[in-house]
Amino acid sequence: MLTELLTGWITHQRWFAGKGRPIDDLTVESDVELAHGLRHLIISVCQGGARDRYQLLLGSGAEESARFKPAHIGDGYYDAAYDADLTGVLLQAMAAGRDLGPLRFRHMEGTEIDTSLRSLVLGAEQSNTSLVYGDTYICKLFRRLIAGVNPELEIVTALALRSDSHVAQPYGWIETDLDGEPTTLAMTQEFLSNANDGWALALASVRDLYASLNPSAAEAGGDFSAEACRLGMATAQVHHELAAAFPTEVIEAQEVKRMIEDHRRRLDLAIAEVPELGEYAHVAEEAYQRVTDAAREMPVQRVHGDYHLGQVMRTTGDWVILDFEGEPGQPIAERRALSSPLRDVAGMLRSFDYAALHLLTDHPDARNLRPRAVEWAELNRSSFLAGYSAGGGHLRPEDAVLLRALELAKAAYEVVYEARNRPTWLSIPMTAFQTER
Ligand SMILES: Nc1ncnc2c1ncn2[C@@H]1O[C@H](COP(=O)(O)OP(=O)(O)O)[C@@H](O)[C@H]1O
Ligand SMILES: O=P(O)(O)O[C@H]1O[C@H](CO)[C@@H](O[C@H]2O[C@H](CO)[C@@H](O)[C@H](O)[C@H]2O)[C@H](O)[C@H]1O
Repeated sequence: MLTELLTGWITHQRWFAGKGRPIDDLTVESDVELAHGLRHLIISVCQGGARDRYQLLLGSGAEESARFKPAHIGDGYYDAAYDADLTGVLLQAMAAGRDLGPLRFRHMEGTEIDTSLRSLVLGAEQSNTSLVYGDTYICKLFRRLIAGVNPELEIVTALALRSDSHVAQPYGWIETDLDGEPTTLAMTQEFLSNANDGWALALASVRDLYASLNPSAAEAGGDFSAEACRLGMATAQVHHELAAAFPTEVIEAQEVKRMIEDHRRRLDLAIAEVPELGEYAHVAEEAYQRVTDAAREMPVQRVHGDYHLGQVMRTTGDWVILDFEGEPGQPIAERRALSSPLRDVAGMLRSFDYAALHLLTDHPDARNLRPRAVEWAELNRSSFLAGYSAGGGHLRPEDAVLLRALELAKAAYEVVYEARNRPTWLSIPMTAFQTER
């Protein structure tokens, strides 16, 4: 039976958020035929009283299923995101503005979509699945569905309308109604075919640095600081545009204290899930307390919400920022809530630590390389901050306390993320609690 096959299959998918917990029930909530041999499913998964929804393009046919082995679900069914003979239907339906059952396919006013292009699934490790059409479009299928308009669509559309050069041009989207709310299922954007992602560039720089430590190396490599500075400037400019496109507020000190209480609650939840974090709870607690003690008014606005080096791409012109959907899995209202832009700054600072440390997790010479890795992180963190200020970002000396607290809050989130998805990386965010700053 299809639901049984899906129950076995889904637990192995990178984007499945309920790993490690048994599935009590899986039902198909919506089943729409998009083309011959291609169905769009919304499945509902119950685990311990909580229900999550996911979407799937379901292909069928014994021959095709055999052809798409990695996407094999069983019994002639397969994940048709991998079948370029079928995925053209998505572009065609968006271009035509079609309604197929409860699914609405739409394109941005004034844009033309080339429907002749064939797709490939992007190989990156992701929370979602992205189809790249030719070298022109990328269509991101949001896997775990949360009722509401995805902030990614909302923000990219608003910034593109303001001609912000730091976002990729949006082309179209797919939506349906979930719990009575229009809900984004997918979004198609310009594919930046000549760009490199920030994570890859940063890692290349760290690798160069390690190579240059070898006495036979010809030159000292590893300088990423000019790029980190430019990224800081681009970040400040995007924050400026977000503040112009969406409402902003200044919250009272009392509200700042409530925000810190919320971080305390999240820290407790993180410790419940990853008990070894408990040993360092006092480090976060002290940082949180310092914010509470010095609480003052704080400007808030729409932000990126899950900002890191994997979310930025360097084109020949400048940095472009991707994936404004916030932390995957949080309710939409929370992801749309106004926050301090320093949350994004803190996210990127964490990412420099990640880039510096990740190659050391299984490096035979880790002990000797660690001090240089730390230097690399410090240099790029300060260059990013300098660029952020130079680009007009608001960063005052007294913000250091808030920034430190937000970094540790992000690190607590990462501890849970790594424990669930990449346990061998767990030591990276744990290091944040062991580093004096
Ligand atoms: N518009 C784009 N052009 C080129 N590559 C992209 C684009 N959008 C995403 N990517 C690539 O896909 C990766 C993951 O994209 P992202 O939007 O962050 O998805 P997820 O939410 O699943 O992490 C990025 O790191 C980048 O390499
Ligand atoms: O899938 P998303 O990109 O929306 O974000 C999730 O996955 C990220 C990892 O892919 C995770 O980011 C963490 O690892 C990155 C390196 O892979 C590092 O650059 C980030 O600083 C670190 O937070 C992100 O937290 C998670 O939400």
